[in-house]
Amino acid sequence: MQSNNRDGNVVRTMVPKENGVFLTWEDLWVTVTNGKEGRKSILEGVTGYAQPGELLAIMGPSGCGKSTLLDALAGRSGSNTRQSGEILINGLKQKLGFGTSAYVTQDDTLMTTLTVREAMYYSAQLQLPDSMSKSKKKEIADITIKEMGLEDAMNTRIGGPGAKGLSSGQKRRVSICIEILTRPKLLFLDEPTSGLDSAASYYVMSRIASLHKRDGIRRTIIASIHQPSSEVFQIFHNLCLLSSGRTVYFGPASTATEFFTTNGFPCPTLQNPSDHFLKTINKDFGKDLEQGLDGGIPTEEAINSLTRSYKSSEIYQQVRRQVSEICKQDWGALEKKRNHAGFVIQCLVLTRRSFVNMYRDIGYYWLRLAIYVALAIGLATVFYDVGSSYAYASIQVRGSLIMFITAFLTFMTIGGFPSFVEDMKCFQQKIFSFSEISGS
Ligand SMILES: Nc1ncnc2c1ncn2[C@@H]1O[C@H](COP(=O)(O)OP(=O)(O)OP(=O)(O)O)[C@@H](O)[C@H]1O
Repeated sequence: MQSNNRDGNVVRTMVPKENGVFLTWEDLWVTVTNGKEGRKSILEGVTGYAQPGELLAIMGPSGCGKSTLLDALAGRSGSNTRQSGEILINGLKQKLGFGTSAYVTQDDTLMTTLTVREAMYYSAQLQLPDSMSKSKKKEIADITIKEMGLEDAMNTRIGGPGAKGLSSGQKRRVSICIEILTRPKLLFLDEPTSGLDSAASYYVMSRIASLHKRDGIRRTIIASIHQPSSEVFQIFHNLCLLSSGRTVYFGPASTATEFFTTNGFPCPTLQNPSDHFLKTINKDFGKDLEQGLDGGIPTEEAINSLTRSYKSSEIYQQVRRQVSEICKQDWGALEKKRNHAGFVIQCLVLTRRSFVNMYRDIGYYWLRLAIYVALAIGLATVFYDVGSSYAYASIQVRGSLIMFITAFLTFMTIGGFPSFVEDMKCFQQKIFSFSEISGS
């Protein structure tokens, strides 16, 4: 199997059959319904691959289709999207079982009342098999927390609106920790460094890229990323540069600068290459950029020229060869579905987690309890001494009391909806982790 070393040279590496997931996509189109205008293309025939032991970065201006590409590859596309093209896992249309892949979404869906340690322990109990001892699960959770540099924040509550807790960068890291608990072989990360400062971004990305040193798994990592520092950029093996859903460049990250230089867009000395790439292909900011940067050619023209050059380049041919070579190989059967906690354990853990959440949420639990107590006192005062006879008036008053309590309790349940909506977000995020992704 061929891969690119840090100097961009093609080298042959032997990948053990049972260790690794190759993902290839060929001529992938994604369209969405766009109101009266019909359908709008978000991805226009992109081709590429991701292989074990390598980190593929998907970069491009905001709205260019990075998340859409990640979603399509991970089998998470929305119901209003349609896709065509071929996505294969190890050269086949097949399913990846639970625990083999993980997806870290752009938005952190975490329970705000839990501490980092608790969030990790609950996730470990849900995601790791029942056959594993509790202490082992805790050990894995602790190691993962340390790997992401969250040791000092272990006992800090995650926090949310109105309850300050972790910083947004720390929350990102907790989300990553939760997803890598099962040691997946295929890892999708949607903007893992958003909200992180440049040093934290570097540490997080380098830790993600070097996870295999700790667990020996040659992991396939695909990350969409906005604006990496030059140090973070060095960590990438391959780069997929998109603009308006078209591929501007796909190939070794180390030769992207050369590609831009050859096509008339040299990276200025001392400038971060990723800044240069994004500046060259960003056409979001109207007329100023339409005139081109520094009086150069208009951005639209620059993008068209780069996409044309890429399609006719040797790099593109190399990518196509690599994709067909991966598809031709016999990679053997993929690992079967890994075990996670059984139904009963899941119910118990989720119930406990929900109780902790309610107990710590003043609005959800304590405030409602206070209202119920106040109401009980109020009702007791109003309906005091309704009489103990079987008189019509006495029965009627009891009926009114029962009606009032039933109606009031029914309306009070509406107070639980905000919490239910939060739980639904966690549920939708988790449903992917517990489902299988398939090359389609
Ligand atoms: N399900 C959808 N329905 C309608 N439009 C969509 C849908 N999904 C994506 N889009 C549109 O497709 C374009 C690309 O979206 P996408 O989220 O992939 O961009 P992105 O590169 O990840 O952006 P950012 O970096 O800002 O997150 C955007 O214009 C977005 O509005």
